[in-house]
Amino acid sequence: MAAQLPLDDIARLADLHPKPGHIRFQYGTAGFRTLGSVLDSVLFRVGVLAGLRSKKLDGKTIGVMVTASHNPEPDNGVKLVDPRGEMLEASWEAHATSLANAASTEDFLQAVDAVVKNAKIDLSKPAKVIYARDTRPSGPSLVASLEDGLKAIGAETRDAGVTTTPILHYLVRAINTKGTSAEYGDDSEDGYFKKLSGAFKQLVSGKPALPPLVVDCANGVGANAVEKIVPYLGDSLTFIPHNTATATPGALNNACGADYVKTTQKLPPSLANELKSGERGCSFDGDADRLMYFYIDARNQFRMLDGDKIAALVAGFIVELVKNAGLEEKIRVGIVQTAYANGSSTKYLADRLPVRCVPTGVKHLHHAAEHFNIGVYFEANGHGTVLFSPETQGTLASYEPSTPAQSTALKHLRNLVQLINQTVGDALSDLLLVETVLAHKSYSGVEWDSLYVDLPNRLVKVLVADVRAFQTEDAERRLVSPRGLQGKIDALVKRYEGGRSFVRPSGTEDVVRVYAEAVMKSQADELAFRVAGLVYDETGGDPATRPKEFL
Ligand SMILES: CC(=O)N[C@H]1[C@@H](OP(=O)(O)O)O[C@H](CO)[C@@H](O)[C@@H]1O
Ligand SMILES: [Mg+2]
Repeated sequence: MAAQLPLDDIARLADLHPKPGHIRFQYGTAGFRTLGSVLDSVLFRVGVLAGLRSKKLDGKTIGVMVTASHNPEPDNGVKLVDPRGEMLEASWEAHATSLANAASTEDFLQAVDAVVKNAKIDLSKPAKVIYARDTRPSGPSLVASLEDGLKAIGAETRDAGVTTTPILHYLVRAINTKGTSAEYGDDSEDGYFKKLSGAFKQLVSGKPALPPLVVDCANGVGANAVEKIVPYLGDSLTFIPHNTATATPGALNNACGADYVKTTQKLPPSLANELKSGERGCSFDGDADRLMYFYIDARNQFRMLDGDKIAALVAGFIVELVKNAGLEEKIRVGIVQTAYANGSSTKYLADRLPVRCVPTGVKHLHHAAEHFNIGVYFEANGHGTVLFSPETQGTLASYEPSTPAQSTALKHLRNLVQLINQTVGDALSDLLLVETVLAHKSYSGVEWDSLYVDLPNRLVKVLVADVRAFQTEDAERRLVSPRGLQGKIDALVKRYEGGRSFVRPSGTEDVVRVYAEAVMKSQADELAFRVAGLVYDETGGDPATRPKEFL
């Protein structure tokens, strides 16, 4: 007889985690994310779902990360990690949403049954799940709810404790590749730190040490990872960690971290006296999967080096190594960006390499990058990584160089494969990657920054009655609905030198986002506020509450 769902166990435990009445949950770009205080039922149900996902995949280990990344401290969230360490397959997002929204325990049991039937899950298969959380105060109780869900579905579990999102992704891949030819590394934090630091030390060996690096840890879990990797790095790199107060109430992501830097285009106030002219620093976000760099220029001005600048730096270095190794005929390097990439970065990169633009959200970038032999992807906000296709990894492993120069370049490429966390964007791994390139090129922030000059830009949020009325095409660069609006935006954009603007519904907030750039800052701001005003007025915004800055 086919195995059955343990309905009694599920029902008994589900009763302990009732869904709050009026809330509708949505598994979006970043999983479930909202106030931590309303997520109890969601965590329980995600536990059950993670068990089902593992059964569906023959007992491969699934990851569950409890985090709300760069959001304010009272928020929390949860997302699933598939066996190769990548985001949950898109078709299962609907299953997650349906389980989360079942009103009663009975409805929930029915929803579970529907997933089992729909996804043709063999319940006799084992379920294995590894989970972790960031440092948020709501984490422990939400993990307890998750554990109840995992118990209800009878999953075998492993608690990875408090760690970064990218370390959890690493662990998932390491567990699922253990003992195979594709073994990703030892399935422990120690294995992760050894893998990254070992590759880094080889990459920078013989290069003059760079000045110490200021790291803003956003008062989040990245502080732990930075502290732990220090002994592994030895004297190959020195950190000056800041914003490491993971236990101070209200400190997480507060006036610090990668999102603060990107959205305000400012230095976190806590670093005001830490960086002198010419010095560089960087910021992680709250779960350490985003990275922003910056430096203070000769006129004492703050200069930001965002995800686009990281992509340009890293791609240039990799292309050079591929060429020096004599592999340019075999290995094609490509770039993936979103519409938010600065126009100057797109131009700079497209003059040198194939560039693809995809909709916002890491899963889109990741999948597109898989189509290149080496795919470099970064969102402007600093989330990204580099993917080496399995064939390319094979080529690098078996290639026989014919000169000492080729041999050196090949060795560097092999070490990059180890250094880079290919499962997902990883602030720590990306930091070591950037530092590697800076060391090889003897660049400070100034030379790196001068690869191209960013176009001034502005991002504005617009509150509209119905976000769903906004639909886009061409990788979100053009609106198809509301009808007629795109034509009006086009007419506005034409009036600005170097003007570009697009409007899209956010996937993580109930707002519409307007992006604009132009050759002058004042013009970029003006264009953004004109387009925002247009969006507001054309979609029936109340004149009484129209934001003053909209033009
Ligand atoms: C303009 C912007 O930064 N958008 C962010 C934000 O998405 P929205 O769909 O724009 O809300 O959150 C996503 C998840 O973290 C991230 O992938 C994306 O880049
Ligand atoms: Mg994050």
